[in-house]
Amino acid sequence: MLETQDLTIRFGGHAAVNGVTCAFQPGTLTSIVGPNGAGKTTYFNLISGQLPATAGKVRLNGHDITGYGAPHRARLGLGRAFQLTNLFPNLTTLENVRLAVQVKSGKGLDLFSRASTHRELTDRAREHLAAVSLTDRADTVAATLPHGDQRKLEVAILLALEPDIFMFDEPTAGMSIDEVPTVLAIIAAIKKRGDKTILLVEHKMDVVRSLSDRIVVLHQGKLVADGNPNEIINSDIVREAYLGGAAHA
Ligand SMILES: Nc1ncnc2c1ncn2[C@@H]1O[C@H](COP(=O)(O)OP(=O)(O)OP(=O)(O)O)[C@@H](O)[C@H]1O
Repeated sequence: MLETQDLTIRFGGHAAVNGVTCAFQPGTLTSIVGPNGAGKTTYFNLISGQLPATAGKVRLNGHDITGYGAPHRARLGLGRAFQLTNLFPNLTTLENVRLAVQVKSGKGLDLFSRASTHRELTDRAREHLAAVSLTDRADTVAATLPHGDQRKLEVAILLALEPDIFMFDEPTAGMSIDEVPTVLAIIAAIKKRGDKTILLVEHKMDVVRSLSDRIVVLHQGKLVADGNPNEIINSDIVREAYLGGAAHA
């Protein structure tokens, strides 16, 4: 189980995340919503280790991981989809996913590894590409992919890493309307497995409504509501004060 306790970060005098205590159970999808600047991405950064907490704790399966850097947390099973600019933009789509498969398999980059092992890794990478409908783009250099395809590649890489906790920060942002269902279907499929913890930051309330078991609302860095989707989306205080018109989408 992933937990944050009184998690806080201050930039100068401003608390972007302010005393957030929350636990996320395996087998559940929790959406984190709130207006622009509420602290959602910063909360993600504190959980994944991109930012150091000013105060409070992050715990994973009872262990305090607050002092751990992002790579250490990733090795413990925290998985976050990263923008491709942080990965290997000059490699092809397939090569990027194959590297992730290789990292997960622990086989490293051994030049003398057997050809059959190499083939296995490539086959697995191709399966992940097929899952996100990117088979046709396997040989395209990642940096030259259209934006929507880059987002799908990020998801394929995350799938290849097989984390226990999946963190998606606006996974459909910038996608054309016909691309969105592919990514939503993948998230739904991960959820269906029943053993993964999924955290989703998403502005599209129809997406949030359809996928979430639970919604947490942040406002000015604080957790202001936490409950099942119907309760939260229909609550007046959340609709009017925190989600505005977006709640009607
Ligand atoms: N590195 C930083 N330095 C200073 N202030 C920061 C930094 N990162 C975030 N902030 C501030 O923290 C607050 C929360 O930002 P954050 O990006 O987490 O909000 P958000 O809820 O993800 O917003 P959006 O929905 O627009 O993505 C904002 O006021 C932002 O300006």
